[in-house]
Amino acid sequence: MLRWMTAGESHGPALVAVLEGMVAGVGVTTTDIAAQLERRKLGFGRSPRMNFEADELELIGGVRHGVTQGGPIAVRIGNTEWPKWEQVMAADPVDEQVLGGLARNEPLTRPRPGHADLAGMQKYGFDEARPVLERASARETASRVAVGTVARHFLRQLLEVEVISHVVSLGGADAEHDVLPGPDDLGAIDHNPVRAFGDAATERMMAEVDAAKKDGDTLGGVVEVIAYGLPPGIGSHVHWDRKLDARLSGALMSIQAIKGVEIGEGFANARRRGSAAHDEIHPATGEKWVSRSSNRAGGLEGGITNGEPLIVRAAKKPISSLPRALATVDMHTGEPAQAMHQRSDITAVPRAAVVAETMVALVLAEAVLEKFGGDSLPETARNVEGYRSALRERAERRGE
Ligand SMILES: Cc1cc2nc3c(=O)[nH]c(=O)nc-3n(C[C@H](O)[C@H](O)[C@H](O)COP(=O)(O)O)c2cc1C
Ligand SMILES: C=C(O[C@@H]1CC(C(=O)O)=C[C@@H](OP(=O)(O)O)[C@H]1O)C(=O)O
Repeated sequence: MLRWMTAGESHGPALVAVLEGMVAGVGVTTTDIAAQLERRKLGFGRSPRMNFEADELELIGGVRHGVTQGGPIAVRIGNTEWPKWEQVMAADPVDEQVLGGLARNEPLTRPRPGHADLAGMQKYGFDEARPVLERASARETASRVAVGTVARHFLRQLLEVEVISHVVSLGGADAEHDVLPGPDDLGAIDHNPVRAFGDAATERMMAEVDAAKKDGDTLGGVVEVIAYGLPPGIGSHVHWDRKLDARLSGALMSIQAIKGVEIGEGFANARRRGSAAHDEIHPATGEKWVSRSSNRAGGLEGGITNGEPLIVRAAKKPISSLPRALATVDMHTGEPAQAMHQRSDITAVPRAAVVAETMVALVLAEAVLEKFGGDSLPETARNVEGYRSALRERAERRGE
């Protein structure tokens, strides 16, 4: 069983994460993790905070000499902004004197429509939204990306699986391309200002971000994650909570502001006839047994990988901290008010793509370990080879 947990507040001293259940023998270093953390911070339209906050990464357990040891892997990501926030976070929210004396610390009683502020205050009995937004904030995704790097390296070293992502829609500007990006295209996608594949839509997407910024508004969009190299047989059809499509959807939905998930061409297929929706099967040899001329299913049938690239999409709603604030109610007075706003991303869609890759990598690593087991990478690799050679042998025996 692979498990992961995170803790820490957005403006607290640090975030922490623990990944438990990873096999021994996976090569991963702080440099590898830091590189993924940097990717998560890039993207046109990002929050000003991304410019000045550094992720102070410490690998504090589970890895020695650049190799996992089989025990829980623990990371700490220090918030470099903590010294500026220490006083704010220490202040008693009911101490009006302290609150009044701190410019940044006016009581957060005007909940933002779309953020967790109001529902969180109601549920936990808070008089202001500070404790809610601190934990709801997508700052938490930095800790997911840190432990997700281990999952990514595990998949690559065991199966040569590569998990990539790109932005397919931003503020209503859609990428138009017939060819899927491959693993070698990731560098170019990372260097694209909006993490799009190909330049056609990039300028239109950037223009949408500029226009939204000018209007004091924010944008959402759609990201696509593709995993290359998965063998058939990961996940299962036998029970609802073993289905890989269900587990991927849940994991993607757990990302802040993700409100829709699509497996393959799920929504387009719903409008097609069966004859135009499914991926016909043709004879072939090898571990996949067959070939396909299309992959509308996104590599998943019956909650199981079928050997085609795994393709999932996640739809992100626009940021709810609008500079031109929306109508709300002041929870202290009950009077109409404008929602609180200090600073925010205009859009975080490019950054959410990296988080979506991370969640896919973690779920895939968990499902791969369920299929193949093992306590060390070499042991898991032997199990993979046994399975793969059985698939190949059965393909060769056909027709005998
Ligand atoms: C990478 C990333 C960055 C985000 N940045 C912001 C932000 O700057 N301001 C904001 O209001 N929401 C931001 N969000 C979204 C909120 O965290 C999210 O809307 C909020 O926690 C409420 O949860 P829900 O949208 O899932 O219902 C971001 C989300 C992601 C994935
Ligand atoms: C800090 C990060 O994202 C934050 C996510 C976030 C939110 O409400 O989700 C709000 C913003 O924080 P602040 O209100 O301090 O400007 C973002 O910057 C990060 O991704 O590292």
